[in-house]
Amino acid sequence: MIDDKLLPALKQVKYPGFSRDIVSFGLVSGATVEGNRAVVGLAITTADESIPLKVKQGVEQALAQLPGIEAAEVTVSVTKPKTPPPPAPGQKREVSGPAQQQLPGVKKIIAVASGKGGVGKSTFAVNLACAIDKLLSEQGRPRQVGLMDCDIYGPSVPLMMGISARPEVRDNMLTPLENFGIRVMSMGFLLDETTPVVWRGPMIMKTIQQFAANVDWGELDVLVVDLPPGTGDAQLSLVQTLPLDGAVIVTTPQSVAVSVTRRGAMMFGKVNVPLLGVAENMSYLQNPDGSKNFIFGQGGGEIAARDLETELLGQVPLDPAIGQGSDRGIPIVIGHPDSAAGESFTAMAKNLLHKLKL
Ligand SMILES: Nc1ncnc2c1ncn2[C@@H]1O[C@H](COP(=O)(O)OP(=O)(O)OP(=O)(O)O)[C@@H](O)[C@H]1O
Repeated sequence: MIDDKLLPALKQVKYPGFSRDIVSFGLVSGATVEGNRAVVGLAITTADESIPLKVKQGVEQALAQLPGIEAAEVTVSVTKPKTPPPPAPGQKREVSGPAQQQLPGVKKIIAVASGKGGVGKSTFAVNLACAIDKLLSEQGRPRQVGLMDCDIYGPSVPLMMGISARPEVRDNMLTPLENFGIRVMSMGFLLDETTPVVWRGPMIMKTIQQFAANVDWGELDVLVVDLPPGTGDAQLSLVQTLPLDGAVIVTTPQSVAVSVTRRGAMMFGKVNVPLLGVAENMSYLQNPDGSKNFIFGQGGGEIAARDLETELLGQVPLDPAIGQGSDRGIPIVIGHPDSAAGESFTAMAKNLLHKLKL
């Protein structure tokens, strides 16, 4: 229980390195007033020993400002994350926020993000998963690719993958549904069309975290995660709780997209998740004579990649077949693999597999 008198002060205390406060992160286990004394309990799961002290000092300072409170007793219980994920060779992976989910059996996890909605993030995630699956099966490997749609605002993956069933629950775990050899789980399988999605940030975070932790993926080489669009606190918390191996940011050619792309990259920088590259979508229209018509301008992806000191992974043309395929539930990599868009997705998938040493 948190006493109303203490709540505003506690909400001013930010988790070190984050713009989120400790109350919305769920770290305050209790806060009461006894006479002129505040008694606060904090429960923090972290491997970083400096965090509990910083949070405690932040709480003491905030409470000292409160009229009528002359003393504060702040106790912190610290739990270490159960099994910290192994850092990839050469990478630093110190995560100093709430505990990460563990996804046993999953070798590599790639997040697909975008600074804003509607740039084709889900289209990219779906086609990336299909292209990776195709490349791995060409190598004679078993089909072990998963796709997790965390886009709670507009989960479009079920439609794009042609899946409309409800997942089974076995031993309290959701069983992914499968099409084109890809194991898929989406918030869209669980929400029905009438569910209002006007949830608040912390609620979204909790829901997605629970969702992410309760899927029985089995053995996977790669899990592609379609994040909710944007770079706000909900996205940041989610990025922090998944043991990600890398992230791709999808953008469009307009130069205005560069600043939002930068915000996306900063989000991954904060949690030490390596940026694998920028994918530019809707880059151009191919004319019948093979020439390119850059109707949305040119260079956004390249500028963003340079700015972020990462690679422009590829440029996907505007292709009506992408929209039609999405509506019919057949990704372009499956329906028209030889189209310029299909080939672009496949080339990016190959590059990413190489970067992840798979
Ligand atoms: N290269 C393309 N050519 C033509 N249509 C495209 C292309 N990329 C995406 N689209 C279409 O644009 C729309 C938005 O794409 P998508 O849902 O993948 O974007 P998003 O960034 O995931 O959006 P949201 O933020 O709403 O989830 C879809 O109808 C999709 O079919």
